[in-house]
Amino acid sequence: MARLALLSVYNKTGLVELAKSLVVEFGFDLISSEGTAKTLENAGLKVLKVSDYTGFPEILGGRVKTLHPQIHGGILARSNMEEDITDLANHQIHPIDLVVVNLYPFEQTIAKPGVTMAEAIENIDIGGPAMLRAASKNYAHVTVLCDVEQYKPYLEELRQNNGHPSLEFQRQCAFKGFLQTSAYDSAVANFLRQQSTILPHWKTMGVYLKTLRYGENPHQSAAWYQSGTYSTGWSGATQLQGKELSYNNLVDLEAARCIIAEFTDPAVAILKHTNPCGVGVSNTLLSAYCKAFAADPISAFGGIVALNHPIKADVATELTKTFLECVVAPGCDDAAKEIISNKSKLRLLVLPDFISSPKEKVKIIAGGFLVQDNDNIVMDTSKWQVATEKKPTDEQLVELLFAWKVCKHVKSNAIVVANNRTTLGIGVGQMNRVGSVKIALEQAGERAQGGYLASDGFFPFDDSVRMSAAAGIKAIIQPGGSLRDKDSIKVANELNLVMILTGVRHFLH
Ligand SMILES: NC(=O)c1ncn([C@@H]2O[C@H](COP(=O)(O)O)[C@@H](O)[C@H]2O)c1NC=O
Repeated sequence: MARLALLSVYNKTGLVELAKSLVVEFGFDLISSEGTAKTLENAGLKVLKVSDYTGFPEILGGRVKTLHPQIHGGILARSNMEEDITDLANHQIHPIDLVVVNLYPFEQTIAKPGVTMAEAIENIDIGGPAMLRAASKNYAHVTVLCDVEQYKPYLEELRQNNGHPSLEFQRQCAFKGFLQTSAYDSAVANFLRQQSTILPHWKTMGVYLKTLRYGENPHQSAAWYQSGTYSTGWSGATQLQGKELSYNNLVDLEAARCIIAEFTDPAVAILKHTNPCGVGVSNTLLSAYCKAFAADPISAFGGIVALNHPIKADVATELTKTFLECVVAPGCDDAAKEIISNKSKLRLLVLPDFISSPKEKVKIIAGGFLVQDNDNIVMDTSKWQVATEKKPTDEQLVELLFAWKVCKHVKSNAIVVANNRTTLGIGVGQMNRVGSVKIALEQAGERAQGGYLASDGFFPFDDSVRMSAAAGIKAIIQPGGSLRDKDSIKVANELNLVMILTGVRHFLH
């Protein structure tokens, strides 16, 4: 037998062309599982069936095809080790030079509407990954191709190296082999996990999606991984125009998405460095955008804008009046697309499902990672307590809910000053709460008069309440839970404020 190539592929694209070159140009013999052999035979190629070689038929409806020592011995043997060569000879095993495998389409199968569990299970490839792993492990002696895209570069490599690929080429193929099997198993594990209610915090980290130009800074490399098993969230978004998305764009877009997902009325959030600089909710999307922009026009320059309703011409015209990095909405009509196309660098995305949030959040620490539930708690206003003698009106409750929802998405310590469902001042990420209060009130200025203030955590002292009242704030919403709550409530009563305690904290780091 000449050099042996084992071909066992679900996706038969490019198979015949590859096999012809292997035989004609490089003198390979071919060995294949049933379906693959049939395709090759139909193209007039001579091929040995795995079952004829091993003397063992495919069984269990294809669950066992290539899982045989004669196959795996041939893949795993080290051609430079005498003991391995002797073992092969003793058991009539021929070494295999090339393994070409692509796997059952598990992800495409589970993405099909109405797919049954049985169908999903039968599409978990077992023999294919076993061969990919074996060949990748033995890359010093075997080349492994797991993707149709590798066929041409492989043939080119053979042509340039007298029919033998370089070790570096084989190593790269092995890397791709293990990348493929780990991604495949991640998809299976995540799918099974989704079917289970008892595995809350076990998660595989995801499937590689694409390499990004760089990370948070140009010297940091970065890549995008998909954590769902199919196109959910941002991997289901369509970029209609503009420059390539960066790491920071994606981080900001996600932060913006979380804010607008809080609202059903037309809502717009403008983000900078993962914090909102302007959020507006209104009866029309145009008015919501104008409110969000007017909240802090200086910071809005170069911002990331998320809108929770489809963009039409009126909003598109406003959007193009300033420099923005990215715009995302659940839709964008043709007239709006036309208008925005004048700003050719602006990244415009359509994200059909901007509501679904991940169930968990992951943070990497040295030597491991932490997983927590996402802050997806349903806001239950019936559990809010009015702590002050002065009670809120219905209108004030609407305003307080707006400020509270935005505050949830501002980095702690977070303070939001708002009115007319528009942010007016946002205090972000200060190491003491009163520092954030000061920033938010200063930014709001005169606009704080008659306004509302939300705090993501409790007030440890009454100073924030005094400052709020002095700036003209009429009502405060905060979690409560401090040992000195009574001090804050007493001052709120003295200064004729409304204060609501939500009983829920929304730290964000
Ligand atoms: N069970 C096995 O021994 C086995 N060996 C190879 N396969 C897969 O069967 C497919 C090729 O089958 P066929 O040549 O019969 O079309 C490939 O996707 C390959 O990954 C197997 N199928 C599933 O596990």
